[in-house]
Amino acid sequence: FCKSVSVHFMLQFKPSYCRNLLCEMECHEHAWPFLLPVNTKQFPQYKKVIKSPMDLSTIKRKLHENSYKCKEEFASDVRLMFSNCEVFNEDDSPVGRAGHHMRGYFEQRWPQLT
Ligand SMILES: Cc1ncccc1N[C@@H]1CCC[C@@H]1S(C)(=O)=O
Repeated sequence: FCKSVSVHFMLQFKPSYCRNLLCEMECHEHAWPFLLPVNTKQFPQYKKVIKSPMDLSTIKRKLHENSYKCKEEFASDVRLMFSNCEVFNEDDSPVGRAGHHMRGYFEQRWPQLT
């Protein structure tokens, strides 16, 4: 029993790690396109093209509301945000390039347990 308890503790969701990483992403030089939900007045096509919008402020709110039951759910929202960016923005555009920078930063700091 005690083995499973310690394993359980190890694999438990660490909101503090996610909060810390989220904070570092928010102050990253290339985070500017992702700080708020995409402005659908400014980008009317966005709602039509992107079925599941996601941004850092939404991830922050969900984290604080305990919406994430495990760290993988947190990671999948971060990756959703970057995938939306790739769908809507050219790789060779300011927002597209920022997305590639930020994705690299996240994946480099996300624990590769698997
Ligand atoms: C992330 C994204 N993806 C597609 C279109 C636009 C954007 N961001 C814009 C560019 C800078 C901030 C605005 S925002 C987030 O205020 O709309």
